[in-house]
Amino acid sequence: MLEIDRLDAWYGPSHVLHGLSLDVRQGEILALVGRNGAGKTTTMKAVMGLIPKVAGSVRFLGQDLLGRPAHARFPLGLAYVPEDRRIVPGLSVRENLKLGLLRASAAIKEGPAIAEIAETFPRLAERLDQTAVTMSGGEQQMLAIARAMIARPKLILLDEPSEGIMPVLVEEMGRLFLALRERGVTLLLVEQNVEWALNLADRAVIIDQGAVVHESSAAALRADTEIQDRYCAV
Ligand SMILES: Nc1ncnc2c1ncn2[C@@H]1O[C@H](COP(=O)(O)OP(=O)(O)OP(=O)(O)O)[C@@H](O)[C@H]1O
Repeated sequence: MLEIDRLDAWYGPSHVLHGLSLDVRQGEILALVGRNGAGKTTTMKAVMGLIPKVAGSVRFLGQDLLGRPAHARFPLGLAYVPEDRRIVPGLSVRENLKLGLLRASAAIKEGPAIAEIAETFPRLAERLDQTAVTMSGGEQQMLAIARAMIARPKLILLDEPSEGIMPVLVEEMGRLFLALRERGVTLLLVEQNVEWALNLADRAVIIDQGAVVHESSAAALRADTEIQDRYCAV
């Protein structure tokens, strides 16, 4: 579904991805793990068109992405939930959700998108008119995920969604991700919480120093504590 082939990326003179190749398959949850600074966020940003200097190939559903500006990638069915969430603090929950509809098709915009998303996220349904800044970090993360989902993407890239969130919400988020997969949505999940991610994921890829060093089923990596210690220990 998403094919990343020999991807290189730079921040100015600093060369941070080195020929990185990985595939995300339709309908799976793929966990992307590795130490701080390994290149996980950069990989997601490169897919979304947020790194100015890249080389290699990234294809989504057979279409070339690197030749398109960032704004032309979302309508292909991609969504991105960045680590800092990008919630607009002064807007209400409803207004933040509407931002997710800006790039949606006319059919979705005119349909009951907010009501539908509220059904999936009861915590948000209770707070639609509350200002986003008054919500907990976990609730804001849920809002960021809901906003990404509202345009019904086929693939969602999630950057450390469990970070700094209380355990009860992390569990709720895990159930949500499995339900999304049931609905046919594909997820690329970058996580520092390796144990949680491997319990949810179908497959796992480890990145180290800007390249893929391990690829297996999530279950195989869960059982391989030596590789986990070598590449994922903080
Ligand atoms: N804006 C930037 N300018 C220069 N270097 C950067 C920038 N952002 C990241 N880097 C560097 O690029 C490398 C990869 O960083 P990246 O954020 O992709 O790693 P990561 O695996 O997502 O780690 P983390 O879990 O810390 O976010 C690191 O060496 C980092 O210092």
